[in-house]
Amino acid sequence: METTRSYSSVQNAQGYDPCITSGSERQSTSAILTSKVVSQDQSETLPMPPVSVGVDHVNGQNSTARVPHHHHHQKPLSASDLPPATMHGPNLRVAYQGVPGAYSEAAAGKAYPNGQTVPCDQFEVAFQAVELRIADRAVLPVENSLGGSIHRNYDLLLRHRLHIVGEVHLPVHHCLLALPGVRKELLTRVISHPQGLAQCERTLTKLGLNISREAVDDTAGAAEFIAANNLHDTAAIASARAAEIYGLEILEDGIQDDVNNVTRFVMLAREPIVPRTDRRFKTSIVFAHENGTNVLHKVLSAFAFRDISLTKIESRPNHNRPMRLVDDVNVVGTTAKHFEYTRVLRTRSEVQEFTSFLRVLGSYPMDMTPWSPSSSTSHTASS
Ligand SMILES: O=C(O)C(=O)C[C@]1(C(=O)O)C=C[C@@H](O)C=C1
Repeated sequence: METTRSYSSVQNAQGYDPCITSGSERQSTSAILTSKVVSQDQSETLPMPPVSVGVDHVNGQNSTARVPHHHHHQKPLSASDLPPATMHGPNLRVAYQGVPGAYSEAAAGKAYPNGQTVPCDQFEVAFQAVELRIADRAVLPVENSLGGSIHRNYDLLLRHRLHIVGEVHLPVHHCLLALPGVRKELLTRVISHPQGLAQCERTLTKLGLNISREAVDDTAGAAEFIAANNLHDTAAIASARAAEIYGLEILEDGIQDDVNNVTRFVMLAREPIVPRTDRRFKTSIVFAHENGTNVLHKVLSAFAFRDISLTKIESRPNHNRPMRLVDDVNVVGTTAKHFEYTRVLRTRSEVQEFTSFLRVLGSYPMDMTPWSPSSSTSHTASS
């Protein structure tokens, strides 16, 4: 995957650099989406198919005269008939939080192998990059097999209007990195992303590294910081790729406490996708409800009555309006496949009746690779 320069603010992001495919390309995506409706209407109501005025002018001809009669009833080629070039392939720009070598970059590469990664210094910026059409997708870590949900990122999902269009599970293999020649005994500090520190805490202690821990924005950023400041007393917890990029040495390999350390990332886009029926889709829903009305029971029943599996339900205290997050699975069975999505839609409208707020974050194909061997059954478990 290619990498473009990092975005550090919205202002920067708006003044994007020329190596990134221009915003006008992205505008055409919106044109594709809107013109789909408009052009269909036009083909039925307008007396004439659209003709390029520029060409007519050059030829000195009247556009009506140039249009062969049989074209009047032909549906004009619209942007929606063209392949959505910006949706796939090498031009897809994928924003992530961090610098090259971050796990989020690896997740972006796993999700979109031919895409072009766009590093952003904050998650907020990654969201805005997609909203402002500087990027086409964003990847966001939402859950770790060891530490559970990353609530801050779910809050971001709620504050923004992007849709979840996919998920990837990334095995996270941490290394302890330091400048070449540095010995462990000389270290006074370990720096990393808070998740990186949390995922290696026990191993660090076992290695005798009872030294100070400091949190930074991302794992690879920690490696970059050590290299940029020539810090001989500091180690970073980051990927082997970060060691390579920033010229650090791997002091310890595989220092995550759990050998099956996996982080779940979601892919975000401006437009939602409609679930297909030939594979398993997951739908993530967030809702809030007033206290004391037995709402949770009713909501869970709405899923249970329709045999919809829940992979996860989580409660978030939000003053007196508890927030719940639900991932349900649209099971593809051998019969009545196409009713599955309708079933989810019906459940949604029923749940809406009991709740004060409901948002469907997205329906997306499930990543069927194991979450972690110890919890691999959670995909199909009903709760
Ligand atoms: O700092 C990084 O490299 C990230 O991509 C972030 C992140 C996270 O937020 O959980 C991603 C995967 C690992 O769990 C550790 C850190």
